Amino acid sequence: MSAILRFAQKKNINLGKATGGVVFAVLCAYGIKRSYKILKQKQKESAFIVASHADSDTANTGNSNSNTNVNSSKREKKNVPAFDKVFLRQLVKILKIVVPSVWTKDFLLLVIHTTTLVSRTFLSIYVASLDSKIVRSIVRRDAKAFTLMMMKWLLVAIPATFINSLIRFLESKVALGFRTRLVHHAYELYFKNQTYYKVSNMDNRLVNADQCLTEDITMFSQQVAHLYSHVTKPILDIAVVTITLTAMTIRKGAFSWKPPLIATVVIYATGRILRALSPKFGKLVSEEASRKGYLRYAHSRVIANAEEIAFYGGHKVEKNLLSKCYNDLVEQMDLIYRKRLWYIMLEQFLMKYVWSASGLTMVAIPIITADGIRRDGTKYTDDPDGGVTERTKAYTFAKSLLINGADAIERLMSSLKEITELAGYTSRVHDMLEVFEHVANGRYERNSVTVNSIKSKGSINGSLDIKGEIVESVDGSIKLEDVPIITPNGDVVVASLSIDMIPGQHLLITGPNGCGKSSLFRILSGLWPVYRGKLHRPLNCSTFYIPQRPYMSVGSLRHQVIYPDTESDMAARGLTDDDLDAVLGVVHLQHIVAREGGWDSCSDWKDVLSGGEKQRMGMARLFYHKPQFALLDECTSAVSIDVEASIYQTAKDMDITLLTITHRPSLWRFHTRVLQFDGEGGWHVERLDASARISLRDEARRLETQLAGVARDERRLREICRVLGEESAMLRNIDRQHDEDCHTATPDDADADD
Ligand SMILES: Nc1ncnc2c1ncn2[C@@H]1O[C@H](COP(=O)(O)OP(=O)(O)OP(=O)(O)O)[C@@H](O)[C@H]1O
Repeated sequence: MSAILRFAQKKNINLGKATGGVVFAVLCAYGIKRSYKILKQKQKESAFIVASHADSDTANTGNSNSNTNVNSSKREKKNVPAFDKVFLRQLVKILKIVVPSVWTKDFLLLVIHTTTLVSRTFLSIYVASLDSKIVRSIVRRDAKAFTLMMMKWLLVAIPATFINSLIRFLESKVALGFRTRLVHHAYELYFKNQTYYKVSNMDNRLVNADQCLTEDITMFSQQVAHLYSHVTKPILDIAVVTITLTAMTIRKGAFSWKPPLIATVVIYATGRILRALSPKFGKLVSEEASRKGYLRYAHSRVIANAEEIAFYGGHKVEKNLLSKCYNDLVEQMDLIYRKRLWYIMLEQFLMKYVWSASGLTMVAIPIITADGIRRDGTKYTDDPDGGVTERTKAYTFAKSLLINGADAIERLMSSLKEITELAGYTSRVHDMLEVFEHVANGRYERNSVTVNSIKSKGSINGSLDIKGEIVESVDGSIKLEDVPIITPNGDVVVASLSIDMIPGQHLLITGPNGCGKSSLFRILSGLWPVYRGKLHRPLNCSTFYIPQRPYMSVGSLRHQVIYPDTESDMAARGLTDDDLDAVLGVVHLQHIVAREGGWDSCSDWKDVLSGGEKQRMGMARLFYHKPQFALLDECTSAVSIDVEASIYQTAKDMDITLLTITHRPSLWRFHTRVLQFDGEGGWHVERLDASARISLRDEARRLETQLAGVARDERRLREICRVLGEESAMLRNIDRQHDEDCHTATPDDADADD
């Protein structure tokens, strides 16, 4: 501060009654307050833009409407992010993650960044004083002084331009550093306890985590780093410039009310006019974001379903849809551009020209009315040029500072708007981290609990708290004791299931679609919680799940077989590529090594391999990992029956206990027990005698064929009777029987039929 005052004192300028400093201080303080008020009113709109922009992208993930509705209604209830205590608390929490201590690289970067910002401010003051001296030398027609000043000017340009560039460089580095820390922290939580699955399946607070993990974190980091320099620098500029001018004014004991009055009136009037005439940009931009999101969704649908659309020849319908989405977006953007045309004109007129005119008036008044007395008592007006040189120099210096200050105010005003946007991103990033933490610790929130369904199956009363237990089993078996199968929505699929899965006893699981077969696997794998009852399982029980549509990872052919192991895991197991060859041999897939160019070849395996090949690759993983229990979810439905049989036999020979969901009778013989769901919440387990079951099934098929033949014969008989005009006693009996059946049907049955 004293350095600044000393710097100011060096300026031997008499502005007479100049009150530039005071004017400037008032201008800054009032301007900021006024603009803050205007912006505060726009906060809701700005934050809404951020929120709705994020929401608009939701469509890309293809999440269900119900999820989106739940979330948007939740947002309505929640406070709209704004520059308030909640925002500051959330910001501090996140800043502790991005700058965990002063002994980090990021903190050092911040220190260097701040030092650079301070240097830039002092350089601006120096450049302003140099500017005024250049003008003075021109007015005095002093060529020597002018040349010297120009040399100084060019010399100062080197550090000034470097510092400007350095500020941008450091801002980007700080943003990147923040983003990296935040991303690592978020990934840590996201991959803890299968949060990546549970956050979208068990919980619906986050509409789409990918948007938060990518876009929101990036925007938050950039905004924080940007605001740090864009708020720090103008504040420093305003402080230094104000102190410089005020020091001069106070030293001269001069003060006038006129300039602050002009400033007050001008800024107040600007605020009122802009507020009255501003279009509702928040709403307009939010609609634009939503249309943008829908266009992206329409594109991603075409990419995801390209093959199906191509087979159907649906390009005309899809093209029309895309064109419609695009045209809707263009229409909205066009509307915004048109509204902006007039608003920006008005804004520029007021803030550039009216404010400049007022600033120039404020600078000019004291100079024009100055009595021109120097510190040593001499008067400028006694100079040979009548004091013109000194007045020009004073004017130039004050004007330069005023321009710097005005720039700073403008930047601060735009920063205040950006702070409201930052509040939106801060809230989203904070919510994301909080939800990740909750979900990783088994705390889920989901709004759409279907109470009817719970009642209809009648065994769960009250809320869906997780009250079940997972206990260690000592005999290596997996056992369910009164465990219900409840979906994340709260639908009770099976009210209570009790079953033992003993090593060596291969269990076949059957039942109609949606009866809870795969859900049982979800509970066994820990994806869905045990809401009630007990799940016994060995501590280090190894289970391996193979789905119907196997997941192909990014990487080489080797990675496909060993997934989710890495190559170092494979080495640690003592396995080589020859062992992998043997594994592929079991699933009759060795040929693809040569076909695809060796174990190291990389491809988009999802597209390169056929449906059956992908399923066989899925089974190859089973023989690589050799788990205790294999959870097989219709994972060989596209594999030929002979290859499938040899795969199952090999798995049994390797002492892998099979828990198989299948509709294929050819697999019955590989299992010893069957768990049969009836689709109404009921189930039973029994010993599986494959040959007896196959003969029962054959009999059922035979009877079906016979009964179909009877119906056909009856139809034919009716036709013949009609042609002959005769009646048949047999048909009369059938019709009578049918009438009696209809009569004896209870009203309840009729309702049920309806
Ligand atoms: N993530 C989820 N959120 C809400 N409900 C779900 C979820 N996953 C499954 N369900 C519901 O749980 C019920 C049982 O589904 P499950 O996948 O276990 O059926 P399934 O018996 O394996 O059927 P299919 O033979 O068709 O594969 C279904 O009604 C389904 O809609």
